[in-house]
Amino acid sequence: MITPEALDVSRETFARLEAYAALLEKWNPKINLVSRESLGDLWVRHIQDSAQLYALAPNPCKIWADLGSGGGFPGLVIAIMALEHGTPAEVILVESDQRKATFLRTVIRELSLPARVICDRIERIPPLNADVLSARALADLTALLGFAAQHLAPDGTALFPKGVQWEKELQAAQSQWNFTYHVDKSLTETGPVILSVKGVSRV
Ligand SMILES: C[S@@+](CC[C@H](N)C(=O)[O-])C[C@H]1O[C@@H](n2cnc3c(N)ncnc32)[C@H](O)[C@@H]1O
Repeated sequence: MITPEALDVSRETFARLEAYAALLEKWNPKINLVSRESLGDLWVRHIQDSAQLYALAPNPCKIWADLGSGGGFPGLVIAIMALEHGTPAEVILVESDQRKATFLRTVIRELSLPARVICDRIERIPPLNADVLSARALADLTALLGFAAQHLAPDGTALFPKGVQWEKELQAAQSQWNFTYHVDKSLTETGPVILSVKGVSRV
């Protein structure tokens, strides 16, 4: 079992993460928020994997938008950490699936999190002008940069966890988008990385 120290969070934040995990385990059989096989490793595969993004974001920041939040990774984990630190001021979770959006709203309400849900498609909503944009397991980098061009503030940072094929995705994306990037190795797995991206514009 993972500890508050391993996640670098207080006992209060850890207790909120436990409450979130309990809700997720309760809802998962009905709406498949995470795969059944990864549920056994929820704390490392999903919670710690999401929590590591927090330290890579500019601090303080106002709006953090998480696209395709699903069961709340990383958006709800970030909102739980924001409750303790006061930053980001607001997390916006964009999720087009009604049942998942209902789950996200339930966790937000039960834990009084500084977050809200937009239940719609990313492509259809007005620009979010986010200081930080995250998207985990949503699309390839070329598509994600299109979302960043739409929803990131001019000086904002996008954080994209990527698997072992990240260099190939980067090469493909560079033929369509201009951007600067920084690579951090994932703390939870060997091979995957987190790309921090800024200054996205069309080639
Ligand atoms: C593979 S899941 C990943 C969920 C979560 N980010 C995670 O890492 O566990 C992708 C989620 O994005 C949502 N999604 C996919 N395309 C979307 C779009 N265009 N607009 C809004 N949500 C979308 C899906 O409904 C799904 O819940």
